[in-house]
Amino acid sequence: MRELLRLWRLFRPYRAWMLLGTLAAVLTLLANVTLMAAAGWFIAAMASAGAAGVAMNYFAPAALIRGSAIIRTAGRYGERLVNHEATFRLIASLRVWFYRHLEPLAPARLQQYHSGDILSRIRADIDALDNLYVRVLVPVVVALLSVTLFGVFLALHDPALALLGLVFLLLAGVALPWWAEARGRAPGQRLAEHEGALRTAVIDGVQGMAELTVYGATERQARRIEGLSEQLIADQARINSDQGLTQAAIGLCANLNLWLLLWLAIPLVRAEQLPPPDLAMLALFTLASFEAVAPLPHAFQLLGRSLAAARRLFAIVDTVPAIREPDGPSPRIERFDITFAGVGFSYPDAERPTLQGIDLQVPEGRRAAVVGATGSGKSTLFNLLLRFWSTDCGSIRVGGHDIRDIDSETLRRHIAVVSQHTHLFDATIRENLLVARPGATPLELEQACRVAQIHDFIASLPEGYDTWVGETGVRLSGGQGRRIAVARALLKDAPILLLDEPTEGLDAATERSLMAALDRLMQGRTVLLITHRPAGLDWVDQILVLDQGRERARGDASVIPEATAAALLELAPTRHDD
Ligand SMILES: Nc1ncnc2c1ncn2[C@@H]1O[C@H](COP(=O)(O)OP(=O)(O)OP(=O)(O)O)[C@@H](O)[C@H]1O
Repeated sequence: MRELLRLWRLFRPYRAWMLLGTLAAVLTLLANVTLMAAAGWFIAAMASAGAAGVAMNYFAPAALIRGSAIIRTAGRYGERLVNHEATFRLIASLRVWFYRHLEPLAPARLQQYHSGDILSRIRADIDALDNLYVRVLVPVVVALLSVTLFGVFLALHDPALALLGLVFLLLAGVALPWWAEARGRAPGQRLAEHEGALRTAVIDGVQGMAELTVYGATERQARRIEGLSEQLIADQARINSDQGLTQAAIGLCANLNLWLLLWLAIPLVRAEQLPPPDLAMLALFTLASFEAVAPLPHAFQLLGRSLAAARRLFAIVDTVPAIREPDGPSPRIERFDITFAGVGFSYPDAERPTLQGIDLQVPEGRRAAVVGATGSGKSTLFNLLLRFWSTDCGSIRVGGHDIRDIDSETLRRHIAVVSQHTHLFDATIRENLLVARPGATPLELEQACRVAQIHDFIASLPEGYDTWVGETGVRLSGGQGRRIAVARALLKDAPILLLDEPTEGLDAATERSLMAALDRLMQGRTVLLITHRPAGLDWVDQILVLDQGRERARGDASVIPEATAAALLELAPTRHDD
């Protein structure tokens, strides 16, 4: 119920559309029932007038029939138009709403979710919420309004007939949906879970196809996907068979109601308490009125699924971000020196602190390197500086301001990153570059790419800057991707530059030429370089050596020359015993 209220609040901007769509649906249904009832009455009245050889006015009923037919057609068209418009607007705004809540959670709070799971929530769960409007709320409101009107109409003819109609409508509109919902709840929940698991398995399988092929594991992955598909199909089949059963049961209710109505009404006709044409009218009216409750079993089934989807979405939306944005306005950053003072941090569930008592000062425009063995906490320092995570103790200052007082968007505007894992979007080279500066001119892109030493390569491609790079940039080599990252950083032109093992995995020649490009990029910026290789250490002013999250040694490039740093790195895995 809480979820329903929260959703209702989210639907607020679309309530006028919803009201209009619901009114159109009620009008269509009433026009259809009127059409059936009037047609029944008209045919019977014409037949009895013909048999009795008397004249009758057929203009009024014919006009009513034609009018109802027109309203029914126009109403159905209008209802679809309005409800689809409302649905698309609703889905679009729900996706934006969800994405807005997702963004501050990245990356810290999202690491517990698989990307397939998040995708599933953005797509299937939000679609399930749109079901809530078109297939749950509208049919329920339409049924409530029309069943009340039908009851009043029948009562005007005969209270017993009204009672009979209401009993069967309630049976078909409440008892059957309730039964269908209770039966469909467990398979419905499993269906949503299996859909998420299947999507995750398929994404994993496609992304890891090369590894699966190399290790001969494709068959196993295919069997896993097949198993999940079979479970999905089994639950879907059960839900579908229940839907078939309930629709058949509604048909049975309508026909039983019709038989009992005839059983009650024929004596009334015989006793001349009910005109004969009214009997035909009531019979067809009764059959048609069940159209109001026919969508309800499905609506009740979808209600459970929509609420489960809402719960899953709210679980993410309600997650508290790992960092808290400052309450007041951000201070202006006018200097770009960086200070880490007594920084300590642990990832959730980490067995030991990831960083402990880290001190580091990088004056504006100077360069520092953080070196250390794998897992010693180097990238974590960047994650903290970028405010992806928040320090547990100590502080990080930029330009003298504690970064906790700077809102993260402002802070990140001043920082450019080149890392070993540059994400390239499934778009053109140009679009991938424009991520860093959306307003950049073609000349600015070219200049950045020249400095990054990638322009000649791009120019040699048939489509140049409009070449599609493929998903995650598969159509570029590691070195080319890294150069695009350098070009992006140049375009961003931020005063602080973070380099996270930018030459990792490249051959010596590519490493040398990339380092030359990086040297141009580093000019005049405050630079923090992470590496566990000697390359680039001679370009920095100071080196901090980390060992299992603690400072192992420090000094400037002259105090810790390349050879010493390399030797320290070999020592790095040893434990601190203090
Ligand atoms: N997002 C995370 N959640 C939990 N633990 C993490 C996370 N990122 C890193 N760790 C752990 O924190 C420790 C430090 O990781 P970090 O990535 O900072 O090391 P690193 O020195 O940069 O290593 P590498 O040179 O391999 O990149 C490691 O033990 C790692 O397993």
